[in-house]
Amino acid sequence: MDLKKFVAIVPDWPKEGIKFKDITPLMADGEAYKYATDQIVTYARERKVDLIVGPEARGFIIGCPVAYSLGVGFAPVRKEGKLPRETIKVDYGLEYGKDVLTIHKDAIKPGQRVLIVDDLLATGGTIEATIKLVEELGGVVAGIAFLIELTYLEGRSKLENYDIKAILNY
Ligand SMILES: O=P(O)(O)OC[C@H]1O[C@H](OP(=O)(O)OP(=O)(O)O)[C@H](O)[C@@H]1O
Ligand SMILES: Nc1ncnc2[nH]cnc12
Repeated sequence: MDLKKFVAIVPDWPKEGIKFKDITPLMADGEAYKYATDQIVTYARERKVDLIVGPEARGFIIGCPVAYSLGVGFAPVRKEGKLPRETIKVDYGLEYGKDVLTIHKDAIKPGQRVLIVDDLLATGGTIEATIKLVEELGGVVAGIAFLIELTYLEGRSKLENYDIKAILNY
């Protein structure tokens, strides 16, 4: 299936110069959404993962159906002030801004094999921050999966020591 048909490219959003990849048409098509999810599920099985971790908000959209399909848990990484119990946090920058990401302190058991899932790899700032949170809690990053990789931003160069799967390249 040609999944690129279901990704809308929006110029100059949210800032001038950004070519925003909008995945909502893909989410709206049941067959395309399932096809994309199933490819990440296959990768997750190969990597023998115990837990899915995904950053807010689009990491939930891609990661939660993967967790459901595998029958493993999902731990949310959220922007500061959203998680109600004790958290650890990290500052980070992304293609069009900067922010703080947090995770509950008890979200990961030491030694758990974690698959980090997000919709898109751009500069890699979000995923680098997510890796820091997972590893600080003693999780083992068994793999990282994206629906989309923007290869022209070279985010992958920040992730040299990790196993990466991307379904679509731009
Ligand atoms: O590789 P990077 O340069 O870090 O950019 C990628 C991140 O940017 C987007 O999230 P955003 O923070 O816009 O949040 P959202 O999912 O809530 O829209 C996207 O969903 C990735 O998480
Ligand atoms: N170009 C882009 N399109 C969609 N989401 C993004 N997150 C960071 N850069 C992005």
